[in-house]
Amino acid sequence: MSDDVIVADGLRKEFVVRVRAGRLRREKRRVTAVDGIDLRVPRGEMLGYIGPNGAGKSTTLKMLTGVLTPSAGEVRVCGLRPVAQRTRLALRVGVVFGQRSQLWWDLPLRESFALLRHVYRVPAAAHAARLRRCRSLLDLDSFLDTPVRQLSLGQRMRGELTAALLHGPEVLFLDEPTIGLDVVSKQAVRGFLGELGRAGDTTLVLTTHDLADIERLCRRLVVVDHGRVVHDGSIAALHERYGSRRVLVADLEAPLPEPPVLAGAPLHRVEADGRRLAFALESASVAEVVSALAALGTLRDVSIVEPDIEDVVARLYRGS
Ligand SMILES: Nc1ncnc2c1ncn2[C@@H]1O[C@H](COP(=O)(O)OP(=O)(O)OP(=O)(O)O)[C@@H](O)[C@H]1O
Repeated sequence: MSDDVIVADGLRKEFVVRVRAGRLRREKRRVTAVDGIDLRVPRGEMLGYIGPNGAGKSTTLKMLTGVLTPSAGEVRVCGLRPVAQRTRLALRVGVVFGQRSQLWWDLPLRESFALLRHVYRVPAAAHAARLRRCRSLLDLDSFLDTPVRQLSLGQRMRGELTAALLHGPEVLFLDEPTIGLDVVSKQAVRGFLGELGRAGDTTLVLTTHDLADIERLCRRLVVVDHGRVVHDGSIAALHERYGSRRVLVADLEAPLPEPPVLAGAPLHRVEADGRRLAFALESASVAEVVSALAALGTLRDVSIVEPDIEDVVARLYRGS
């Protein structure tokens, strides 16, 4: 039996919207939000699901969690049909959607957690152990007794993550978990998710516009645009596909009389009045470039810049 916890075949979602067509007339128009997505996610994988605004990410997550009925296609999560078996599915997945909260607005966080234990019928010992772990990893203690409505966005998000995990879900769906968070909360959330990933028993599907989240957490990246998958693979594979190169930046004591031509490392940028040269590392190695430069002038410093994921993803969005 396959151990894919998420299986989607030909998943589609169309919305019918009414748009103005003249002063009084309104016309029906079909919007295809998800246009035939195939996806298989093995147990324990951390998957980044990204795409530009309106690409269909949230709609996909809503179909995977049983909030929306697909217009066509097949979907199974933990072997269940999300819409038809939504209650059973809720016991096996955790969901954090930026705009919606699982917490009780007027209650202290601690009491929301206690209520959730009853909602999900979690044995007391298991609940206590999970809560203890979240309290320490997400640093909850200083605001555990604060009513949710008084929490900062970052504190609330840490509370939401805990709420989504207290029943021990196999799959966690996160829609923009770090959006709008300050640096400290962002680090806390990323650190926590990284820890979850290393433990290896929770499958994670993460949508985000912050590519640093993906770089830190996800080995696999699915990029969607106009409701279709335009890339499915590692970040390294994406760089490979778009020919991203590492760049060697060399600081020289004095500018060279003319721009050097190095085999396998085209000159990429010239800065600081010619004292700083950047070369794209195509087929040449770092050692080859350094020794070629050392023969031409006096080197003060050399650094290597890794390819930028923002850059390559922007190219991918433009291309698709
Ligand atoms: N309930 C709805 N009714 C009509 N159209 C909708 C509805 N929900 C989404 N859409 C449309 O479907 C498309 C995909 O929307 P979706 O929210 O899934 O995109 P997204 O990738 O999550 O975008 P973002 O990054 O902006 O959150 C958009 O064109 C959107 O306007």
